[in-house]
Amino acid sequence: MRNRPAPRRGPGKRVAVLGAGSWGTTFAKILADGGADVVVWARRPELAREIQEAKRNSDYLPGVNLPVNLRATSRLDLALAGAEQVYVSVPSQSLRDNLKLAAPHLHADATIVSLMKGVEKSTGLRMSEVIAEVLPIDTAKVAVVSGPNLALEIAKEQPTAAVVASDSLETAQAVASVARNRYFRSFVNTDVIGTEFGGVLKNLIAVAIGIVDGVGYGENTKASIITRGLVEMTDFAVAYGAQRDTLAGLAGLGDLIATSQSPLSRNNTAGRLLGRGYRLADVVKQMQQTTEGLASVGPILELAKAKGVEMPIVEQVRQVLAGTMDPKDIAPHLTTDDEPQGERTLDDQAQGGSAVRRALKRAFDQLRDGGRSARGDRP
Ligand SMILES: NC(=O)C1=CN([C@@H]2O[C@H](COP(=O)(O)OP(=O)(O)OC[C@H]3O[C@@H](n4cnc5c(N)ncnc54)[C@H](O)[C@@H]3O)[C@@H](O)[C@H]2O)C=CC1
Ligand SMILES: O=C(CO)COP(=O)(O)O
Repeated sequence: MRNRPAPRRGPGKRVAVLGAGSWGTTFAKILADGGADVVVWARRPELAREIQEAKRNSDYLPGVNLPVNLRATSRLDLALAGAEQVYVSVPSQSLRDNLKLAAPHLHADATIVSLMKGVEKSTGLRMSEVIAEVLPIDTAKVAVVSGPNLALEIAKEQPTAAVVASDSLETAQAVASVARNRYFRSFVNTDVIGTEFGGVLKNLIAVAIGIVDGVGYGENTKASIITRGLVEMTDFAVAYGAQRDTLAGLAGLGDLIATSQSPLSRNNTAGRLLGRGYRLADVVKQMQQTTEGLASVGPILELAKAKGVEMPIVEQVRQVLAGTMDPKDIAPHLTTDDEPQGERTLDDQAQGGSAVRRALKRAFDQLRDGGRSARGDRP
């Protein structure tokens, strides 16, 4: 489908992006290219200066020219002054502290949008839950964005889609209409839990894929882990109240495919290094960017245990990270069940019809619709 120019919508909405790493800067570009009046907050003054003056972020997005209308500052108060929407893209483990710093400067009616894909290690909370815990905010004013969104590809303006979820459809639509331009399309839904957990869980499966890649296994092993991994992701997310369809959409399967296959993925890269025999401490030293999956494994397995959800692939990732499993042994559960088991697929799990069939029908409907409306990632 050909891209359309962004619709004209008058003077741009004033928005802020907190965090000027690869995703924060890329998202700021998405918003600015869509016509919003964007100020990005960088913790380091030299990075803020580079974005503001040279329109570059050479550490995180080498070779990318940023829009001339994108502004940057290292002053949180200036970034947040008058911002109606605040997009947050800091490492998940730093969200709570950063929110406390931001709170006094937030506009009373501001919508807070999480772009992050981790859980808080000490509490197991999703990012939208941390936001609701720290700020005096109605959850109807909180949204999350997720999907197959490798930052550098989008910064190079390769056509991409994402999902914006909020308890309030109106809020999701308001965010989606700003986070949209000629190369980036946002769909909406109201399944915050599924959308958020999709992003967190695919990181763990991407680490597993990286490990088997590093060991030297081929496509069959990787496809087996992607497919079984999606079942684990779905079982987990549904146990916590997600809609099954969400995991078959952009925020689940879509992101899993992108992250599992791309050398741009930090989670996949970390896994590959582990598979080649590096120890976790060395991998962490080598990873210069945020690798959320490494911190999420523990809390996700705790949460899985609390609901009685089995996650054999994620459990094996934990063991490889802990150094108690040889990476080349990571896939035995694919072959060593004593009793043959039926393969439960997403189709089998879906109630009242096929999730995949419904997802395909939606995709065709949207193609027919020509992208006129920002409709849901699921009905
Ligand atoms: N890079 C990507 O392709 C995508 C990343 N995400 C998510 O976005 C979130 C941010 O990731 P990236 O931008 O990729 O990470 P990054 O490592 O590229 O950048 C993180 C930024 O946060 C800053 N930072 C580090 N500690 C901080 C603290 N305590 N307080 C404030 N800032 C701090 C760093 O200096 C850096 O500018 C993660 O949750 C990630 O899962 C989501 C979609 C795509
Ligand atoms: O979330 C991402 C793509 O959707 C980025 O993945 P990584 O954090 O593994 O780089």
